[in-house]
Amino acid sequence: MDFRLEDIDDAEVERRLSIVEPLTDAVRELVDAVIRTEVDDAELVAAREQIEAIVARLRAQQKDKGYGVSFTRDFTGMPWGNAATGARNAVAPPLRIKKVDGVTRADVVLGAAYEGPGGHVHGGIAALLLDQLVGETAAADHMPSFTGTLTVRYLRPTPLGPVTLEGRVTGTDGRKTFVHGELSDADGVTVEAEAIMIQPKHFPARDAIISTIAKLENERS
Ligand SMILES: CCCCC/C=C\C/C=C\C/C=C\C/C=C\CCCC(=O)SCCNC(=O)CCNC(=O)[C@H](O)C(C)(C)COP(=O)(O)OP(=O)(O)OC[C@H]1O[C@@H](n2cnc3c(N)ncnc32)[C@H](O)[C@@H]1OP(=O)(O)O
Repeated sequence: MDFRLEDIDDAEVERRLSIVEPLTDAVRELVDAVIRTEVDDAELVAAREQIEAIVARLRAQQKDKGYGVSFTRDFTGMPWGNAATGARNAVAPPLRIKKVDGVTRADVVLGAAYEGPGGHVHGGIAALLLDQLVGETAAADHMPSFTGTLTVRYLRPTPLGPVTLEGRVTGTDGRKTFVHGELSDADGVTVEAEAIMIQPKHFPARDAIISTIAKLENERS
């Protein structure tokens, strides 16, 4: 896993987001429209041709692999390909997690693209969102924790629509952080998760992160 710093400020991050987020939103709309459209077959074929033309346009310049995660000089992360939160990833609902007093929280609307049992959220999507939530709950001091074990208990089906996620740290033991996460609809908790998050023993980027933070703090003092 690489650790990359881009020498840009938060204003430049906002500028880039102002371009890509509406594009990603439009693709999300496209996904939802394809699922729910009732136009005739000729219209579906015509739409496909237009979409293929757009794909060819975007393929004119591409990264080799995934988007990766880079950081600004202020340590703002840019995980824009992330499957749960990525600003460039139309697969992501997207989840926008806020941390207040150690508790992480997110509100998100899960539409037709996240369906499992008819009219309800796919269990894998619930697990994806909870995995991201527990990851961000455990994250501290710019050091990543990986999900070692995620235990998910589905209490009742979650209807498609608005949901809330909430996570909190319940304990630590050396490199391990224990996290409890919940996904709720308006009537209460539908899915709960217990996670064992682990700061990996072998993390080649660790020294690079520590020395970069020290250097930045030095420059500012
Ligand atoms: C790249 C640059 C990044 C810079 C990041 C900077 C800032 C980041 C800030 C914020 C990040 C925000 C959000 C996070 C984003 C996304 C969240 C998504 C979360 C995920 O989606 S992440 C992907 C899925 N995840 C994996 O892909 C893990 C694959 N796996 C491994 O990478 C290793 O397997 C690892 C690291 C898990 C352990 O490796 P290790 O070598 O460090 O472990 P070791 O053997 O030393 O064990 C130490 C103690 O943990 C116990 N232990 C070991 N394994 C365990 C397990 N699986 N479950 C429960 N306990 C376990 C042992 O029993 C021992 O316990 P004890 O000490 O009590 O004996």
